[in-house]
Amino acid sequence: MKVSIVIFPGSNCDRDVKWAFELCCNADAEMIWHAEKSLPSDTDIVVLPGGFSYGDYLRCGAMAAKSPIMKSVAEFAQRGGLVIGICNGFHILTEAKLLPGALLPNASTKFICRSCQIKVERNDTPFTQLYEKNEIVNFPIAHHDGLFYLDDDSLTKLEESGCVVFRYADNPNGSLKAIAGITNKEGNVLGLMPHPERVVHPLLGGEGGVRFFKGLSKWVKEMR
Ligand SMILES: NC(=O)CC[C@H](N)C(=O)O
Repeated sequence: MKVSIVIFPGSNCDRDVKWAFELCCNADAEMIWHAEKSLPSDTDIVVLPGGFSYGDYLRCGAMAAKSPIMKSVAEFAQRGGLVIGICNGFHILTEAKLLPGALLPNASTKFICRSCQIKVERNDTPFTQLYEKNEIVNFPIAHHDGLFYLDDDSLTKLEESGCVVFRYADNPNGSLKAIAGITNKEGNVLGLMPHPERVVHPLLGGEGGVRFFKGLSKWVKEMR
């Protein structure tokens, strides 16, 4: 399985994601600089990792969304390729309009960095197939701008079309409907604020994220 991990100026979870994919599913994970114009042709999954792209200036992810590589990422997504945006990657996906909504400053206006209970609302996705439906997993969060926001009508449509995949058990940031992760309508683009790559080994304090990566590997194998 080939994973292309895009590095933007200010990304800081890129190596964690690479390590998680290598550890959990022996994937071939390649770093791609944001200024590149194309993705490796054998890419199975694109990851936009967490961090502080462009120092979070303007809005989190706003400048990264205009990077040269993002045109190829959008085309890859249009062809049905799997795209995952974690935390700052989720910001970038909303700014690039590959996912609906926006992520506003946390209700507390504080940066929150801690473990968090997350409910897996759907397990019929490429990202969650090894979890039980409604299972509670512990994924850490580490963000300042994590309040998921969408206007009322679009939020109703998002819920009705089953695009909410992860929900906070305790809603630490005031997200509407406690939404922690969503997909696009087609189900191949995922954005989530929690960090599964930070819980893939007991030394990291948990292994709740292992099935996220293993599930993706299984999905890709079965699709070939
Ligand atoms: N861990 C992250 O990706 C953080 C995202 C962003 N810099 C924020 O603070 O909200």
